[in-house]
This record gives sequence, structure tokens and C-alpha cells, in this order.
Amino acid sequence: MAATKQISLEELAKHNKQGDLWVAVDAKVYDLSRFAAMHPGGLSVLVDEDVAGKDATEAFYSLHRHEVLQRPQYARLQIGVLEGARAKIALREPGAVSLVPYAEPTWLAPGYHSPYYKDYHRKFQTAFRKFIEEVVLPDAQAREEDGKRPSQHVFDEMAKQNILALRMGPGKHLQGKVIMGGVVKPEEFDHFHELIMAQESARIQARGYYDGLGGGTYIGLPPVVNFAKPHIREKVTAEVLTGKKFICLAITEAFAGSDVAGLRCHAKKVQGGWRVTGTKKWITNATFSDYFTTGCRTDKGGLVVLLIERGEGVETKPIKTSYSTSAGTGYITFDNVFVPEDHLLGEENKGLQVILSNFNHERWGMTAGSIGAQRCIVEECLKWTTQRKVFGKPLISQAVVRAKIAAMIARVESAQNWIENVTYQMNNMSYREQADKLAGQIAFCKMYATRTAQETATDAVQIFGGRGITKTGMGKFIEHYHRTVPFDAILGGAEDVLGDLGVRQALRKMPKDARL
Ligand code: HEM
Repeated sequence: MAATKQISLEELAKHNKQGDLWVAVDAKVYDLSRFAAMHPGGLSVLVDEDVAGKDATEAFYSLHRHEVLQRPQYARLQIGVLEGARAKIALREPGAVSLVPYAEPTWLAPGYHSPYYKDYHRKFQTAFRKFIEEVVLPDAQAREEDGKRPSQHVFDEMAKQNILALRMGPGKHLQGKVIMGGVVKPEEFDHFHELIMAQESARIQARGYYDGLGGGTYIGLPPVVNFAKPHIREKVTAEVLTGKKFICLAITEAFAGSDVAGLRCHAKKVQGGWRVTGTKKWITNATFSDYFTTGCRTDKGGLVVLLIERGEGVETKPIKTSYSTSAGTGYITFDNVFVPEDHLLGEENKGLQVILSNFNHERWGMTAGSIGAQRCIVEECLKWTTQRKVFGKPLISQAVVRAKIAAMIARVESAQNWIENVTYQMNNMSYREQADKLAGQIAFCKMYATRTAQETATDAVQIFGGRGITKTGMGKFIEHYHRTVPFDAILGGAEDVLGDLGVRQALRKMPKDARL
């Protein structure tokens, strides 16, 4: 329990030297006498006459994130509270919304309205944010750092709450399931709930872990759900959605990225099935997956998608990318792997249809997450520029800084409004209509969101200066964001490819009789 002894300013002032050193931060008094020599910022800054025995709140928040004081080893240095002073720093409770302007999309900001979200979206959002902050976030920060895959207890908890099943979007697979203790009925769950999930999950600000946490399921399982033989579909879906087994989508190769038609991994038809030989690269979750939804080229030159189980001839090794190995990004080699006939997804030589069928949903989900992460950076920058003082004034008092913040806010607001519009269309269109009408919209929206995300990352680094390129301390999320933001711009289709796709889709629909 925090110490409550009342300490006057006079008493505080008496403890102002090495060996007997107290400071007050936000109305709490800390005895730093023994800690001072171990202080990561050095002893000299603490024995400074403006700090030792004084209220050092401003100096503290210029240099540390609040979380420092929450670490048990530092929290226990508190010996009392400053007499007559009131704590001013209010921390958000888990699940609560931030009151920092633009830190939330308007539908969540107090006093604003939205045509899209209903009361059950709000309830779901509150429960989901709490879940993310209490269950996922601590593991996310630790695993992003040590590079291990997300801990099994997080998957187990997600399975228990049926969150893994929600990652497949709305649909029959949710029938009869109790979602997060009943906070939303399966038949009510729609694409706005999914949008909430993507944006809330992005708040962990651990990009590798974010993909580690079922990124493979999100893109690897839908082809099984939609195209597998019933007995395979039931078995694999049950295993994956209960967090017992893992699956990934193995399409990209060293030879072919966005150019799916250029795949070389070869499936040879044999008695009772197929023999697969080839490689796959940059496959999210590959290092810990049990199943691989794999695109292969057939003898006839067509494409086939096979569900390959980890076993003889299958090897995975981690690829070190600029985000954490927590994502399980891997290189896969298939060496004459036997795949039984009933593991075919869809039809022979019609694999492209299987692969393409999920692209829109994948890209839309990535865009939603990317915008959520971008918004967190806006909040970080707003907090930093108002609390950080340079030349005696807060950073935000510089016009050039305000101009950067203005651009950041405009970008994230426009991207959010766009994704909400697309989501509304998805809610009101059949899958076929979505494929026909939204492929271009989603491609453009993703291209725009990730382009603006990179601009915001660059601006944020300028605002944070050296801290924006330092992995710990005040700017740690900025450093992380700036380093990992290109993933959103590459995975699921590079920006240029998506832009081109969107224009080609538009051209297909140009009326033949349109003239200036
Ligand atoms: C309860 C009191 C304090 C604790 C527990 C504490 C703890 C820490 C920790 C853990 C760091 C490492 C950086 C981080 O993780 O954010 C740090 C850095 C630092 N601290 Fe403190 N600190 C305290 C008070 C102060 C005060 C009053 C000053 C006043 C000037 C100060 C000045 C610094 C400086 C200059 C750094 C280096 C910052 C940087 O590298 O950007 N600290 N402190």
C-alpha cells in the first residue's frame, strides 16, 4: 500500500544531500537516499539544488514516462505525501477512454456522435480494451523485447473468451458461442466489432507481437473455413480457434511477393495426394505453426492451395526482420512433403481464387490496425509536446511543432473516417459484392493509411528528437513505431501495387460512353 504520511515542504527541504535525499513528484514524497547512486540518469541530477529536497514534478515528467513510478522497485521508494498538495496526474483506468483530444476516434470521444456505432459496439469496445490492457499488453511488451512467441496463456485466455473465433469476422462459426462473457451476441457481431478489435489491439504498440498474436490465423484459416473438405475444416478450425494449434498462410516466396502468379513452390500429383517441394519466405507465424495454407504451382502450370501439416520434410527457420521475432516470421522449406488428397483447398488449378478470396478482408483489417497505431502516436506527441519544456516553454508553443501536430491529426482523422465508411459498406454488402465493389476502396484506403502513417512516424521522430530514436524511455513507442511502420506498408500488398490495383479496378468500371 502507498505510504500516506504527511510531509511538509520544510521537512522535505531538510533532506537535500547525497545519502539523505528526498524529492516530491506529483504530491508523493520519495526517499532516494540509497537509490540515487543507482539512478539510471545519474547521481548529479538528483543532488542538484533545484531537485534535492524539492518538488521535482516538472523535471521528472520532462525526462520519464509515468510508468517508471509504477514499477514496484520504484513505487516502494515512496515514503509519504506532500502536505497540502494534491496529485494532478490522472492515469486512465484499464478500459477507459483517453481524454487527450484526438487520442480516440470521434465515436469514442465524449460528446461526439456517430451514425455507425451502436451501444453494443461501445460495450464490446470497453470490455475488449480492458482485456487488451490487462491480459495482452504486459505479455506484448515483454515478448516484443525477448523475441519469444506470444505466451500460451494469452492464447488460452483469448480462446476462453472466444476472441480467436472473432478473428474470422462475423459468420456462422460464431453460432452458439459466448463472446467475452456475453458482451455481444454472436448474431450482432459485425465488421465494426472487428474494426474495434484491430484498433484496440494496435494499442499494445508492439508490432511484431501484434502479428504473432494470431496474424497467421487471420489470413491462413479463412481458406480452410471456406474451401476445405468438411472433416478437415471442422478438425483444423476447432484446434486453431481453441489456441491448441497454429496456422499460417504460406504464399510469398523469395521469387514472388505481390506477384502471386509467379509462385514456384511445386506440387506434383502422386498416388493419394501431392508431393510438395519448394520454399516460402516472410511467412508470419511460420516458426510456430502446425499448419501451412500453402500456394503451389501444379504440373499443368496452374495454382493449387494445399493445407500442409508440419511433419517430415517441413522445416522452418526464423527470419530476422526489423520487428520482433515474436511474430514468428519464417523461411519455410518443403522437401518432397506428402500432402493427402483431402488436404486440397478449393479446386485443382483454381488456387488463385482461394488466395485472392481473403485479400480484401486481410487488407482491410491491416488498415484498421495501422490507423489505430497511428492514433496512439498522435496521443504520444500531444502529451510530449505539452509536458516537455524547451527554452522555458512547452514544445507545443513552437509554431513549427503545432504544424506537425496539425498534419498528424488531419491524417489520422481522414484515414479513420475512410475506414469507417468502408466498414459500413462491408456490413451492408454480400461477400461477392464486397469483392466487386470494395477491392479498390480497400486498396486505396490501405495505401493512404500506411503512407500517412510513415509521414506521421517521421514527424514524430522530429518532435521527440534523440528520444525518438532511443529504444527505452520517453520516446520508446516512437522509436518502435518509426522502425516498424513499414510493415503495414508492405504486408498484404505494397503501396504501389495496391494503388495500381485500385486504379485498374476503377478502369474496369469506366462507362464506355463517358466523355469529357
Ligand atoms: C522517484 C524518482 C525517480 C526515479 C524512480 C527515477 C528513475 C529513472 C529511470 C528508471 C530512468 C531510466 C530511463 C527510463 O526508464 O525512463 C531515469 C532516467 C533519468 N532520470 Fe530519473 N528517476 C527519478 C527522479 C529523477 C529526477 C527528480 C530527475 C531530475 C532531473 C531525474 C533525472 C533523470 C535523467 C536526466 C535521466 C536520463 C533521461 C534520459 O536518458 O533521457 N530523475 N530515471
